[in-house]
Amino acid sequence: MSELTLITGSTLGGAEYVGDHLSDLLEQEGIKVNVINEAEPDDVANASSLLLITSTHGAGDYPDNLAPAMEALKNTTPDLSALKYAVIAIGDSSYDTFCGAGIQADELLKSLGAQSLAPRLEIDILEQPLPEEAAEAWLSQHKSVFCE
Ligand SMILES: Cc1cc2nc3c(=O)[nH]c(=O)nc-3n(C[C@H](O)[C@H](O)[C@H](O)COP(=O)(O)O)c2cc1C
Repeated sequence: MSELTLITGSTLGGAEYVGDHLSDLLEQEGIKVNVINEAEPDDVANASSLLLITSTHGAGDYPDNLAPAMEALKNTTPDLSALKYAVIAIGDSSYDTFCGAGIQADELLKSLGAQSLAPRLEIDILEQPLPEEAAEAWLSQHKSVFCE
């Protein structure tokens, strides 16, 4: 795997912090990581492997720095069958739409033909006030798929 594209969707900075943390850990494994905090649709369409880390805002909505790219992908329906991806969703289980953005993103990427590298992680900040710890545990379990 030549380069991993790591896209974050974040309003208050939490998901972005998790992205930076996992990027550091992946780089330590010798994986080149391109962190993008304001994704364009082509950042997804042109990636070969993608780790998408997003919190949820509004009522199950994407954060503002991710919404335009995901809406454009939904509308233009590119063929993403060459893309391998994984999603980390961060949310708050007091909302009915818990982790809605991560769930939507996962379903959208799958519907466009992308291949899932690992099961989606859903982090509940009510139970995990330090989401980077849950993300790190998930990464250590699934790291090998990002090294292939
Ligand atoms: C206005 C607002 C709306 C939110 N809506 C949801 C939601 O619909 N579903 C959910 O799981 N979490 C929701 N959350 C919780 C955030 O996803 C959670 O606080 C997350 O850690 C914020 O991450 P960020 O720092 O990357 O923006 C909401 C938070 C705020 C402030």
